[in-house]
Amino acid sequence: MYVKICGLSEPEHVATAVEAGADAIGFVMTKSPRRITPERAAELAALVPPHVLTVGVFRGEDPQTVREAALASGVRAVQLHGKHPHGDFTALKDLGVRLIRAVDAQADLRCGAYDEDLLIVDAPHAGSGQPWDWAAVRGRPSGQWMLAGGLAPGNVAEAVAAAEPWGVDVSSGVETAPGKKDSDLIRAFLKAVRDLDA
Ligand SMILES: O=C(O)c1ccccc1NCC(=O)[C@H](O)[C@H](O)COP(=O)(O)O
Repeated sequence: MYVKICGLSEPEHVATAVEAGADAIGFVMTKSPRRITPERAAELAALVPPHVLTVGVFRGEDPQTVREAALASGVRAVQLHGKHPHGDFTALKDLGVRLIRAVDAQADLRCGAYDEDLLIVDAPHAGSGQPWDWAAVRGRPSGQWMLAGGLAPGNVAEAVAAAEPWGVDVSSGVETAPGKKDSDLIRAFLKAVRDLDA
């Protein structure tokens, strides 16, 4: 199962996520307790080997702002939350940056509906750490989509059984306080998912 660890801001946690087998790592570059600058994201992205996808997370910024931050940080994908004009990110995709769209369960959940490379179905308030009715989306997106919102080492098995996603995305569930990642929790989350894979 594909695993993304989101909201990293310290080299120690980037190294832990990579060593523990994360497939993707997210850097939040929008209003958030996890916000980092594109320059900081570039420093952290430089620690990530090529087989791990680096993702810049944005909410509501205009395409030009997202493009500048993506290019300055060197992330290989952008994850867009909120209202971004549909179709205006073609220029970024043309530069080889992959497009991830994050929506809630009320949205159109058909994979490809947003011209995205990857769909994330998240809680209504992204990054809040609040579990939601994961089972409500079971069977709705088809293809490669990720489940997010309130996942943690202790409930990811339940969430996967409920929603049957292709991948999972976590941030708050591997923190001890908003924005404070914990290496033991990152390892525990990845172990819980890899145990499901086995
Ligand atoms: O992390 C944030 O504060 C944030 C702010 C604005 C847009 C997105 C944000 N985070 C996205 C993510 O970290 C993940 O995609 C996901 O929402 C994590 O959810 P959770 O594990 O419940 O924190």
